[in-house]
Amino acid sequence: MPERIVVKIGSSSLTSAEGGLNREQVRFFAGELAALQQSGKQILLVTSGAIAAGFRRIGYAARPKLVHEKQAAAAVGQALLMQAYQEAFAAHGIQVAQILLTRPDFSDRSRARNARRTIEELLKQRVVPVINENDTVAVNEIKFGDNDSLSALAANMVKADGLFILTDMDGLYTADPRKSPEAVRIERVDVLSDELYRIAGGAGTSVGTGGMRSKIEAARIAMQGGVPMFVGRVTEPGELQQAANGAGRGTYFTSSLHSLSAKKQWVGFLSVPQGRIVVDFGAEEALLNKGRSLLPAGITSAEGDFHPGDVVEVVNTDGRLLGRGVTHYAAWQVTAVAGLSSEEAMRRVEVARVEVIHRDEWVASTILKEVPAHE
Ligand SMILES: Nc1ncnc2c1ncn2[C@@H]1O[C@H](COP(=O)(O)OP(=O)(O)O)[C@@H](O)[C@H]1O
Ligand SMILES: N[C@@H](CCC(=O)OP(=O)(O)O)C(=O)O
Repeated sequence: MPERIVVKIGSSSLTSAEGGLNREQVRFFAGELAALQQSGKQILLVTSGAIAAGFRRIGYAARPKLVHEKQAAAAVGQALLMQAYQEAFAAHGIQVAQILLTRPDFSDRSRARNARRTIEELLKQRVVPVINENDTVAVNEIKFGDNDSLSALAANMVKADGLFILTDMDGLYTADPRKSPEAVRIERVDVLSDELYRIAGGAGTSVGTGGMRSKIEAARIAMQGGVPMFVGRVTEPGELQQAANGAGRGTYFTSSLHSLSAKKQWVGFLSVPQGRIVVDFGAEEALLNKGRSLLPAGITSAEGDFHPGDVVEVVNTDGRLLGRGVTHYAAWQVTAVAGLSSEEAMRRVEVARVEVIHRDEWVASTILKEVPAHE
């Protein structure tokens, strides 16, 4: 099997604050990716830059702030972006394909399977899939908001061997170097500590969106999927190859040894919870510290209208999120058995198994850890 690499290029590397694509940069990155492909690797590109490329063309003076204006700018800019990539890759004899995705394309299993099959076929034909968020339909909760998470989800979906996030900064520093010149680069990250979340700041320029914080969030997704990640800067010919060989200008995030199963990845990161189950302290202990399944006895109440097979959030009586899991009971069944012994519960409702959430289909909130809101 050839090595499979996902490369994400941020707006800050492709465009300027005044708007418009930097075609020289597009040509440079196409050259770097072509070299990787020629060395025998399979390449997927996740690119930002549609909004930044398009906003001037439709008469906005600066990058728009309103969602519908961003969407309009992206619709114009995406065509420009693809045209630029098509030309730039054609110079190396490489065909590109446009793939626009939103979060439901990962959370809905059949859509995800279709996307994966299309991508597999493209790679087989040595076409480079060029992925961006489908900005026209991505609003509010379905919006990725930044392409860093999108690239990590895509890398997990295709079981990539590495994710390379290219940006305007040569890695993660101990503080945002734009504000703290004394900051030093962190060469390697094995564990995503709270400290890392604290030091990673927002976007550095008016065209970038997520900053390092969204790159840490991407690292969390990639590491849990077992995909090692690099964040850094590539400006010289051959530098991407160097980064792929482990000697790039940036920060390497190793993949966790105990990566989550495909099922748990779906539960933890891709699914959309349909309701909540409130549990008592005993159940909290059982789920978080003893690796047990959730039984009816520990349940206090259910919220929402969920069905067997749906993913639900589990919270304690103070409302703290404990994790997510696949429920084997409908909401009304959970309500009917809350607080009962397993024997009594099985007498009251007809369910396939006594566990309300089985431990193999449970992901604790320590893994789900929310990233603080963007600045
Ligand atoms: N701890 C940090 N280390 C490095 N860069 C940081 C840090 N905190 C915030 N940043 C900012 O993150 C920016 C890169 O993210 P962003 O602007 O979103 O770029 P992109 O468009 O490539 O996604 C850098 O320009 C930098 O100013
Ligand atoms: N889909 C948007 C993505 C914007 C975005 O995430 O930008 P970045 O922080 O540069 O990766 C676009 O193409 O403009």
